[in-house]
Amino acid sequence: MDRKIGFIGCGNMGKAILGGLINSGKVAASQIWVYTPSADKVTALHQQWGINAAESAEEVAVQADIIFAAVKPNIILQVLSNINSSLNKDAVLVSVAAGVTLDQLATAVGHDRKIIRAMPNTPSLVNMGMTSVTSNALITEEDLQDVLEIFRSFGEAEVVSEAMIHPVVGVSGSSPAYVFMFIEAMADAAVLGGMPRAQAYRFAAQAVMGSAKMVLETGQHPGALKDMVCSPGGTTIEAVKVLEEKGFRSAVIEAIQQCMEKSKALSKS
Ligand SMILES: NC(=O)C1=CN([C@@H]2O[C@H](COP(=O)(O)OP(=O)(O)OC[C@H]3O[C@@H](n4cnc5c(N)ncnc54)[C@H](OP(=O)(O)O)[C@@H]3O)[C@@H](O)[C@H]2O)C=CC1
Ligand SMILES: O=C(O)[C@@H]1CCC=N1
Repeated sequence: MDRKIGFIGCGNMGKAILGGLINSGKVAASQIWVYTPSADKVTALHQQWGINAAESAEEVAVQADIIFAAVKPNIILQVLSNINSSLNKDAVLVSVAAGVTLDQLATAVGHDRKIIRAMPNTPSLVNMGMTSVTSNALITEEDLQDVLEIFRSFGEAEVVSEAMIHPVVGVSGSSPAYVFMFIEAMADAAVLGGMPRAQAYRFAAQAVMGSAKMVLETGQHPGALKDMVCSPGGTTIEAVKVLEEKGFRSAVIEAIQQCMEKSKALSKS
């Protein structure tokens, strides 16, 4: 891709996208500009990846054709209104901020701007990201394909309507946190059973990854895949019984419902 890429804010999520993008080889580091307020962090990113260290958000706006705004939701509108006058006419602005709507973004940066609202997740860092993409009316097919290509260079990406972003946050943007908790808990149990901790993480994580791959690749219902593991009178069904007794599935559903409510509440504030 020959478009120049910018990052304003490059913390957990920005780094995941930046690392995924550079590792994919789709964009050379010399084509990327990054700004965060801590100069030492930009320098560290420059040393690690060879990207251009920008001295201000305005510099990123001037240089880049596609700009990722990866700052916290509570400051994004201010950050964008500050760079408004520095942006190129055709610049594509990609916000990853949870709960900040296309309309709010346009109010900050101008209703004549090309804007994409995306919801990625941190597994982007290891080329296994899942991202939703929602465009405003000014985004062309070429812009959309370029942004999809960027997100697909380190995982999967799908176009969704803006209303669908709340479930996306619940099931994908935030969900690595719950999956890590699940892996940690499984490993704790293995440690309880006598397994060394590092080995327990390897077994737990590989089991989660393999199970996810089975869902994606076999096309079978997760319940049917679960049934394949449960031998009659065997070990697995004992575990399944306890998980049902403890409300495992309803705990997950309620947690994600709460997450979606927060996403909706953020959009209103
Ligand atoms: N973490 C996740 O899994 C996901 C996060 N998101 C969204 O990504 C966004 C960023 O989250 P996350 O990466 O976790 O947050 P972090 O706190 O890790 O990163 C925030 C970044 O913003 C920078 N920053 C702070 N103030 C400014 C400013 N005034 N101008 C420019 N940059 C600034 C910080 O720089 P410095 O360190 O120098 O202060 C840092 O690089 C949020 O809007 C969140 O909703 C979306 C999907 C998943
Ligand atoms: O917790 C958050 O608000 C962000 C959005 C999705 C993942 N992390």
